[in-house]
Amino acid sequence: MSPRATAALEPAATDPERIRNFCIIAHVDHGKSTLADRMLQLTGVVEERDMRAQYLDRMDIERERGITIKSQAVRMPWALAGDDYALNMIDTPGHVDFTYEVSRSLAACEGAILLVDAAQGIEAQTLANLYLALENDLEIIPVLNKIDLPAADPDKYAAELANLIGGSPDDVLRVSGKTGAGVDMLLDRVVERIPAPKGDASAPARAMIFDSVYDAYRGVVTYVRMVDGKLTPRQRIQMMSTRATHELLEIGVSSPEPAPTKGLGVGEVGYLITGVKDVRQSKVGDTVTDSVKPATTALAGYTDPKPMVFSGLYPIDASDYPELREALDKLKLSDAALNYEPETSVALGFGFRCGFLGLLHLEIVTERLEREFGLDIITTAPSVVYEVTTEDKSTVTVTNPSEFPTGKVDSVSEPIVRAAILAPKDYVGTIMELCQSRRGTLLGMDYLSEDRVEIKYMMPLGEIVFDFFDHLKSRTQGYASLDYEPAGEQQADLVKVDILLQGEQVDAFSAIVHRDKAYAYGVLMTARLKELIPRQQFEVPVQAAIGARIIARESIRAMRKDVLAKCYGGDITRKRKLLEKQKEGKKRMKMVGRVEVPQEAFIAALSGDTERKDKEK
Ligand SMILES: Nc1nc2c(ncn2[C@@H]2O[C@H](COP(=O)(O)OP(=O)(O)OP(=O)(O)O)[C@@H](O)[C@H]2O)c(=O)[nH]1
Repeated sequence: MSPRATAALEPAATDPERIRNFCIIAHVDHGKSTLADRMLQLTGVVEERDMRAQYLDRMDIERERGITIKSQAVRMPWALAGDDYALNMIDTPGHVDFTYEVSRSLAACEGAILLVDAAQGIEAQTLANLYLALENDLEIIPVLNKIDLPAADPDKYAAELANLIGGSPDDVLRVSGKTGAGVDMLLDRVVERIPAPKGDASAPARAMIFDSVYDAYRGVVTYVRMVDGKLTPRQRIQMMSTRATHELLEIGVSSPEPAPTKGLGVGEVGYLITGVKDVRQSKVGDTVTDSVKPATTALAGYTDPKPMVFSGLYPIDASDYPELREALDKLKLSDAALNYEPETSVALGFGFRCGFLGLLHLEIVTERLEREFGLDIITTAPSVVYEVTTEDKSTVTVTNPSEFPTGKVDSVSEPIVRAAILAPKDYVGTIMELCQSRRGTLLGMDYLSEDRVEIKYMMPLGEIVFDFFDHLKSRTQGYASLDYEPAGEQQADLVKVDILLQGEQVDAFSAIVHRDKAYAYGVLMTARLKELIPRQQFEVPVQAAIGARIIARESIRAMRKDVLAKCYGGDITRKRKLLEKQKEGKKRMKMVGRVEVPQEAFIAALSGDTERKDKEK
């Protein structure tokens, strides 16, 4: 703890001039959480002996994967030139799927620390977050982190940063979140550079909700940024969008453990507890006001995050279906961006079609289902949202390929994104080749420094969601970074490829693909299923089709599986046992028409890689 750490100011009565609200924005792994840890230590809000790495990443999964999913706010005391200040730091996630969380956090701040790894330089999310911060009119403090690393080249990257945001390379602070070097100077700069919050203390209370989190013991904890007026415990508050009123059971600040206070005044960042149980009642972006003396206009809100990627989630053991429903209900309490509705599949039984912000979000949800709820689940291939117009001019929104209209299709439109890829210039050729193979259109290229290039492409989202990032990383030895934002829709020559077993469609394998890639998908899936499905007592054709047209075919040859063949003796009990065992096995079989398919075969076929790996090799 530094001598500069000081006694905390009372949040209900702090002069806004003494408050600084800031966040740290950075590319994934550039060291936000580690820097935040040092700040907690230096300001004395966390005792040395209580310190653990990534203090603010509370979820186990966050700590294990080393990524931040939910943003958190912390109040820290700091003294500069004899004056005491309260610094509210809002930690933000850096991954592209969670951009919407970043933009909420930004709206609660007046300034941002732009943190860049001194051994890596500017990456795609550095840029994306910087643009978001600039859109929100935030004061930017450029900082190079990890200067303790032998590979650090602070002079080079200070110049790169200065070039990007203007100003002199000397203005770029140099710190190490690991050793703590320079962190006190950084806190001073936060006080000096970031403007104090503005608001009207005598106006009716207005607070903006920038996050709400479900806590099993306390119900929903709502994080707010006070703009005008004051909120105090036991006050009746109103949510301006729904007009719902609640009593404030507790109000306080995180420092970083929750600490109840006598209230929150202008410019403060803190939390509210009203005893509601569902995060949807405490909607992010909504304005909290006083129910007796309500404000007339709400603060500008956020747009709801829109699910971009859909996938079917099925329990491997069908009897787990009710547990899966319950688990999703519980996750939804803390993850407002998760969407789901029941669906059934011939191959997989009862499950849910879920909407996610992106692939990482999908992975995190499935991992939480497995880890926190002990469920074994299978996910179907992720799909984006297609708008299909049929010949009679009606439009259908398709999030599941098996819902693709069967009749004549007039046009199909797919979501597209503006993708920005940052990489050393030696990789430009291979990156362009990859983007081209994914139907990308080059928008332009910018040199950020002598050897770092930003390549911009317009690409179909459907081409990015599967394994694009993996391919990008492996083709560039891990040096490329990617960020993308929605850029509307485009019409494309897309078709649905069905997979048929003995003429019966297997819904879980239908896919919407570009016509040029339909054949490759058909060949791959038919070959894969031929390998995985055991022989039956009759020959089974495995076909891929577009509508009624067969584009690929394999066949599984007939074989009579005689389980009794092993029993040469006449031991009837042994025979019976074998027959019993066969019956057990059959329970786990799915019937597609007359064909018996073990559930494992479907699962193995689904978890195989997509057609592209084979094609791109
Ligand atoms: N040598 C060195 N390593 C650091 C420093 N700061 C962070 N690291 C390491 O860099 C890695 C990423 O740090 P994090 O703090 O988890 O990064 P982050 O930006 O919070 O990552 P997300 O939460 O995923 O956005 C970890 O392995 C840290 O130990 C530093 O100053 N020096």
